[in-house]
Amino acid sequence: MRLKEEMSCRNEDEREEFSEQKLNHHHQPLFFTTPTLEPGFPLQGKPVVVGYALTSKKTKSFLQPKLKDQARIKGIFFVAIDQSKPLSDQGPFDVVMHKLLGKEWRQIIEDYRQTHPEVTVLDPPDAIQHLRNRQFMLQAVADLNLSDSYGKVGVPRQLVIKKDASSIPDAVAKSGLILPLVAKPLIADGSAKSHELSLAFDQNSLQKLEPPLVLQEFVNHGGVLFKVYIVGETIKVVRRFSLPDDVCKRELSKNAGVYHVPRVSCAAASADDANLDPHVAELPPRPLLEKLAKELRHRLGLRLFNLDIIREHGCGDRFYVIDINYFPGYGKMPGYEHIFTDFLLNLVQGKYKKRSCLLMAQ
Ligand SMILES: Nc1ncnc2c1ncn2[C@@H]1O[C@H](COP(=O)(O)OP(=O)(O)OP(=O)(O)O)[C@@H](O)[C@H]1O
Ligand SMILES: O=P(O)(O)O[C@H]1[C@H](OP(=O)(O)O)[C@@H](OP(=O)(O)O)[C@@H](O)[C@@H](O)[C@@H]1OP(=O)(O)O
Ligand SMILES: [Mg+2]
Ligand SMILES: [Mg+2]
Repeated sequence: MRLKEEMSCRNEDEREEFSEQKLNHHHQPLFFTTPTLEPGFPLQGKPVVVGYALTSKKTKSFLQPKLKDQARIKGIFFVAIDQSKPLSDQGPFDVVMHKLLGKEWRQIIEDYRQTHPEVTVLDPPDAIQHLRNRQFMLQAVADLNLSDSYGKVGVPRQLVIKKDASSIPDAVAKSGLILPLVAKPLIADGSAKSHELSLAFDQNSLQKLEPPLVLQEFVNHGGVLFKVYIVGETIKVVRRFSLPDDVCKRELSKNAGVYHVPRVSCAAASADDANLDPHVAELPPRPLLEKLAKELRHRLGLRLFNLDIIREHGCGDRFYVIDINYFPGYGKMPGYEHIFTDFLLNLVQGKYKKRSCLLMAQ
């Protein structure tokens, strides 16, 4: 594609930035091929072009200046995908990253994957969709049933209620689930509503809940949660504040029934500097997380996600995965600009290597 056409795919800001970056690189035309490798342009002088289709909120939190700066140094260019135009008419891209809702978008991205096998699409829409239903979200962790000398990883016992709130007390009694229960909307589609969780402390309050939902046993964990961010083969763990173990006692003394859970653990404030009980604060063992992440990458078929993990209070090595999020808030992950740009480079370089091996074998 000629430079003029290429530029027409970009919005005003990006066009400016793109030409600026290009000019800084020896005033060469965009997709030229040089025989030597240049430090900023890793693939025989070609830049790595990453198309992205993200909400404006996500674009803002993810595409921070520090990421763009690091990308520029490494010869990576982020280009906004224009949803009003056919995807195949845009690019050419080396990588496409996306997190958008809707059946229509899923179809577009699936068609694009089929017709553009040379492009790395992060990630397959069906695999992302699987995480959008809390009935299935944690299934891979349960199936894995990870247990080794470093600890055990499971999921809280849970029950799915599709409809009819009046049936909940009976269903809970039959299931043997122990109160308090965390009620989570069944569909985790990223809407504000899908993050509205509540705690039910007594049998009576169960019928006040609004199906469809998942009822999960509350696991005491000392008020600390571990966010395990996964970017390809790299994992990074941060500590966050969570619900305190005595939340039930505190709230019960005020009002019996349903307590609406605030989004404590999503706040960027890390629990790293807090004066915490070392047994609670200690990060999960690295080898256990490595194994878990490796398995889940395969089983989920995803490369960009995070896990919310808690350690059962008083049971040193018993861990629970309570939530898995696709393309989470990487902007809050320390050093994400380096991790992400290296990941993108490795992806593309790996693909080129594979291609040249195939050519040489012919
Ligand atoms: N089974 C559980 N036991 C104890 N605490 C829990 C449990 N499930 C959830 N929590 C608490 O509620 C918070 C929100 O739950 P969860 O992570 O499932 O919701 P979410 O809306 O999907 O969150 P996110 O913003 O990470 O997507 C957790 O971070 C944790 O503090
Ligand atoms: O808002 P942030 O960027 O911080 O990211 C949050 C992200 O929101 P966004 O995708 O709209 O950005 C959420 O996605 P949806 O469930 O709403 O789809 C979910 O993944 C949270 O867990 C993320 O927070 P983190 O777990 O990383 O702290
Ligand atoms: Mg969560
Ligand atoms: Mg979530």
